[in-house]
Amino acid sequence: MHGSQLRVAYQGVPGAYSEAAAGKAYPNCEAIPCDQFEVAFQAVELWIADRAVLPVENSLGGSIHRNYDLLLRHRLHIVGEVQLPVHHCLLALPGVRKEYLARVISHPQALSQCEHTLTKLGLNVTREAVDDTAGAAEYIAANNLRDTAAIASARAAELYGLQILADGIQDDSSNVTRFVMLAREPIIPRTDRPFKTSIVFAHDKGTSVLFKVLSAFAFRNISLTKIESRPHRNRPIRLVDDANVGTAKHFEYMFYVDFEASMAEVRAQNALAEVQEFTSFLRVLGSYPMDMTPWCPSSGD
Ligand SMILES: O=C(O)C(=O)C[C@]1(C(=O)O)C=C[C@@H](O)C=C1
Repeated sequence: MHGSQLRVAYQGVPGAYSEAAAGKAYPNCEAIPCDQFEVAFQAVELWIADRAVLPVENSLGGSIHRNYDLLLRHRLHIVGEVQLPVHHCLLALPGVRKEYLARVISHPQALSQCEHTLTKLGLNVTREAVDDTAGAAEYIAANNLRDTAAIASARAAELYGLQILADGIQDDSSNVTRFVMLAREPIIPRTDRPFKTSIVFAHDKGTSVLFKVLSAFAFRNISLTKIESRPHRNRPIRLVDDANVGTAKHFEYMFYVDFEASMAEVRAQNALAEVQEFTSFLRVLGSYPMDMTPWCPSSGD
């Protein structure tokens, strides 16, 4: 997993949690900041970067839906995952006090992860979403905004010359964001360490066969760690006509499932062969080593 000389694209500016995740995934890599998630995907596709490291879910805020949609629209492969403890601080220009604040800005995920704590701190001020946490800190410093605070990391405070007004303001002290590492080529799955596999599928009969699909894993004792549904962009609605009661409009979904097995295992291969029978579309997004690093909440600062 050593990253020296690897160019790793992430969304945000220096001091963003995604930059820290890139460093955790590939120590000593060259981290390449990108404006948007899609730009990070393109950076790898165009060989400007060798890997992208992107957040997919947070223990408090939930899924980062945009990245689920982009995984499907692009052809990159998931080659690993890292879980980063996320420790948020409230940052403002030196000398600014909490009482002066009229607004708090940050990434929408960070705002949702600190929602209750902000209220408890008496900060019932406007909350505004921006592209990334460190970008919020940079914006305050660049525009000398004395009525605005950012939610970002302690490293962002250091980089952009802000003071920490409150430390550890996430609503749960064990706040963790899970990132995936993406590459142009898949890795060869192994069985000598714990692996996870991520798939996405759709089926013609709406949600009615979902139970059958999931039982392909249950019968083989394969644990699912995550299931997510997203709108089926090519066919979002299915009309079901019933002469007696009228026309129902069912929403169609893409289902994303993560399961704890390697594609090198026969039980995983058999499960997917069975899933294929029930699905109209199936893609393996990647089979990759699970992040098994011991729990260490403060290292995300
Ligand atoms: O804005 C940042 O610093 C990011 O790296 C993005 C992001 C996210 O998209 O979830 C990453 C980790 C935290 O959960 C908050 C924000």
